[in-house]
Amino acid sequence: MTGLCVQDLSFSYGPRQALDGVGFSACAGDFCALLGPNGAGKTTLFALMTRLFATRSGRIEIAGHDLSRDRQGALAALGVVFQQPTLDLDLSVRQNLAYFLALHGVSGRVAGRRIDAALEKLGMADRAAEKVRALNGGHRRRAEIARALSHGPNVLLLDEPTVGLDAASRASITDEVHALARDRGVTVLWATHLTDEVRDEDRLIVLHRGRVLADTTGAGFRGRRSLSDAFLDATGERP
Ligand SMILES: Nc1ncnc2c1ncn2[C@@H]1O[C@H](COP(=O)(O)OP(=O)(O)OP(=O)(O)O)[C@@H](O)[C@H]1O
Repeated sequence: MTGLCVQDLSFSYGPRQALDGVGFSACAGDFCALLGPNGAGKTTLFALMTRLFATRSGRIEIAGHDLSRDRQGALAALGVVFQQPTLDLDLSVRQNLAYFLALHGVSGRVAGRRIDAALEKLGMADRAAEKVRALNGGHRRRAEIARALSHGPNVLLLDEPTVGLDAASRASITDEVHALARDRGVTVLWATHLTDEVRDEDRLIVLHRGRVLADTTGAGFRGRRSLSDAFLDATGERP
């Protein structure tokens, strides 16, 4: 399978269980929203998928590579945008991407072509030479997404990528990442606690207190209600 498959994943921080038997899968070209309130376990799930933490129970497969058995193959097929920005502010956009690609063993002309293509996809070609420090929050996020795509991953993980952005930047980045899934067949897992980022046609995984409450689509989950009402009803967190 070229997408993502998570099976029966559990994880605890000492006595605190953060994930409890989490399982879902996503195919090539799926835009899959992972919706959960604070503390649902989204970041823990990402830490396991990126091998920041070792999986103690359960299985993760990325583009057909089992993360425990073939870590290199799995991680090579993965692009990640973490919740906290990780660009070097004193390097240019291009230098940030070049440094990242060098870590993936890609340099020279091949790296140059990949950087150009990734920046083009995110509408950032004309900002390549600028220092990241000079960019606004929306453009920094785009640069991070371009960097995460530059090595050609099959699966792209984004952990609350629109936090702190204004409404226009949120909307355009959400649109662009949908286009990456639809037009380029990237499997996207988009973690968020914002119901207005989930579209009716999106795959939707609702995570709450470490468990999958629903695995459906935006439309299937909300029925005739707003997604926000459906989410508050399902999580029981309506005031
Ligand atoms: N380092 C840690 N030590 C102990 N407990 C932790 C640690 N990190 C997370 N937790 C707990 O694990 C649970 C899941 O947290 P996690 O950060 O994965 O959720 P989240 O959905 O990403 O939340 P947020 O949206 O606030 O980032 C929470 O109960 C949290 O308090």
